[in-house]
Amino acid sequence: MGAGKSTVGKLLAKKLDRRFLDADHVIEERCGVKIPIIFEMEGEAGFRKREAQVINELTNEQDLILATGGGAVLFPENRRLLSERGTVIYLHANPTELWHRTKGSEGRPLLKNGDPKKILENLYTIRDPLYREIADYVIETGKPSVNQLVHILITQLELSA
Ligand SMILES: Nc1ncnc2c1ncn2[C@@H]1O[C@H](COP(=O)(O)OP(=O)(O)OP(=O)(O)O)[C@@H](O)[C@H]1O
Ligand SMILES: O=C(O)C1=C[C@@H](O)[C@@H](O)[C@H](O)C1
Ligand SMILES: [Mg+2]
Repeated sequence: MGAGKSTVGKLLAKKLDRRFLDADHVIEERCGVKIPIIFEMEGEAGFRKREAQVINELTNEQDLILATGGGAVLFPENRRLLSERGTVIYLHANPTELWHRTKGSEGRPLLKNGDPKKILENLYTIRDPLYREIADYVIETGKPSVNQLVHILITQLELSA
């Protein structure tokens, strides 16, 4: 959460002239409300069901750059679909960086119930191995700017094309 999937994904798609979708935004559009409201009304479980449906649909699309929500890797079926149907890029950041990047943001309900830094550390411990399990590329995002990351990604993707 907060590693830069939405920001870097959108810019990467622009540079590569590809279609870009953000799973969180697709869910919000379909529901007509923002993610915190979905969490309030349906809980995390309800949100995850919607997320799994969107991942299933969008991983069928060709030539799409998809930014997932931060927790999409939690479901084994999501991991299977992302891994089998796509090229998976894990934008890695350590919990302190994630904390800086998510500080003050309103749209992340999981950070509301306690100390955000501790929550991010716990999420990181659970999720880092799951991202690594399916990643075709692990990209370190601590130092590079968003624009530099786009350049790094294009170079990596070209090298392995
Ligand atoms: N490499 C970077 N260096 C500095 N700031 C960054 C970097 N990447 C992203 N950011 C900033 O961090 C914040 C979070 O980024 P973003 O919303 O793209 O994360 P995300 O991975 O999509 O999060 P989520 O999992 O919640 O959807 C944004 O303000 C963005 O500008
Ligand atoms: O890391 C997470 O579990 C989440 C990240 C966001 O992208 C949203 O999908 C939602 O706030 C949950
Ligand atoms: Mg995002």
